[in-house]
Amino acid sequence: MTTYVSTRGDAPRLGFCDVMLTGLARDGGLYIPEVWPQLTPDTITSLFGRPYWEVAVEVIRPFVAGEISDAELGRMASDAYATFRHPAVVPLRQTGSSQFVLELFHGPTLAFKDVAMQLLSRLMDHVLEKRKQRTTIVVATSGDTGGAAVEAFANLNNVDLVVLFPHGRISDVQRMMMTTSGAPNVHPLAIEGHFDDCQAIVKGLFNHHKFRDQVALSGVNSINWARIVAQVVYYFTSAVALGAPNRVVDFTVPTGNFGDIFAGYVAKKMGLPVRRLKIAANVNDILARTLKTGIYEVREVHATTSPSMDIQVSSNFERLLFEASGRDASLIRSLMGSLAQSGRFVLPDAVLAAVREEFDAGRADEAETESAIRAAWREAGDLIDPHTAVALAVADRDTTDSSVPNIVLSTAHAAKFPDAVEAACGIRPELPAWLDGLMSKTESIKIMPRDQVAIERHVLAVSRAAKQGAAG
Ligand SMILES: Cc1ncc(COP(=O)(O)O)c(C=O)c1O
Ligand SMILES: N[C@@H](CCOP(=O)(O)O)C(=O)O
Repeated sequence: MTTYVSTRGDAPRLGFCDVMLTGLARDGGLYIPEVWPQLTPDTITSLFGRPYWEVAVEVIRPFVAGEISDAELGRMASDAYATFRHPAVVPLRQTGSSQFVLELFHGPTLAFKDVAMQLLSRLMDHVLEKRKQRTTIVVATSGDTGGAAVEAFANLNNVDLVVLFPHGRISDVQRMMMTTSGAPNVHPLAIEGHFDDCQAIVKGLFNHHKFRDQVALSGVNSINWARIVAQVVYYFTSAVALGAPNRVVDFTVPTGNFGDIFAGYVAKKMGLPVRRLKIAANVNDILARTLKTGIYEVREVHATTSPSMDIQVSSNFERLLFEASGRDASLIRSLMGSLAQSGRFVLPDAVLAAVREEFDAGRADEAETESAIRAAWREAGDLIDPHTAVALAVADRDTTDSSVPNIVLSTAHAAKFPDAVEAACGIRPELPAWLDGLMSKTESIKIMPRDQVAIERHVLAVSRAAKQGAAG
């Protein structure tokens, strides 16, 4: 059995299904596999040309380690990716002599989060149903995770979903996707704060053990290992399409909470020949600063046109530090203690060197982001979203070596951010036809302070009402 350990070294070892339902480890850390599963070059070669869901089964199977049968995993993956509007699920387009764009936004909520969330909801529902359990999910979002979670978990019998998003700091389309489902088990809360406040509250809820047990708390942020693992799949499909395992590739990833790019690191650990993983940040550039100086220091969050990356405390960086430190849980406890106390920590030299061995980092400011949107439209007739634009701006700056293909992850559809796209290139992207009517639906929304106690009370009330409803 593949077992999972916490980055803070003081939580029970768990198997896949328990890790998926547990969310944050009980010691405040993040779960990670004890050993990295390997895919042989022959297995990687065999992924070429296969349907996306089949590749998903091959990549995810070793992490599940028999806890869910291949047949069940295959059925869930096939159903999950049937919700995507592109036959390739995540098509790869060539945009330059050695540049490729991986379109991850053809799912129901037009962002890469659908890739993992559509599968995760099926996996969680399957396990909850088998165990005859119900759970309360509290998710923090800077705009996209929340919408994907609402779409994936709405109306499921065994789940209540509470979504915390930063009030007034997301796009209208993102908000409407979270507030108009009408599903009785979905509870969107607009928090008077920014994403980091929402994420801190979610982690605070997990760290309040009595509360987490009372409501059977689960998480579907990238805290949840199953989210990361489902995101590993497209690193394989895209690299294999370009010749892996016989050809090495780079990836440039628009980065906020570090989940997506960490999935690329996992793919590399599993045997995919990845040369560099390039972090692309907006002006909330804590990771770019950390790679440059070795000092991880939280600063004020700036609102940008790429709001989903308006993040300072980059949750999954903890997983990377665990790896880069040779899995030194006591070092991680000390760094995270320092972060909680003073908003900063200094990376030991060896850890910084290990991070730099795999990752590069760059940032694009608002003018560069706008200019990348304009250039994509004028030069190629492509409407790109601001998050993708951040990644392209960073990728285009690095022209040192064009011998290795660079795959730039395109994480959202332009129509999720129509104001920013129109301001940059004069064209207002239209929502796809299947979302006609979204913007005129009735919203249900509650505004709340960034107060963990108040949120706990609210979640408890949600959970009690749901239990009573289920019993009656
Ligand atoms: C559109 C978009 N791009 C990029 C990111 C950054 O991804 P990650 O938080 O996994 O680094 C996000 C948020 O997660 C997003 O919603
Ligand atoms: N950008 C995300 C932030 C949460 O990230 P997650 O990967 O941890 O869920 C969002 O759009 O909500």
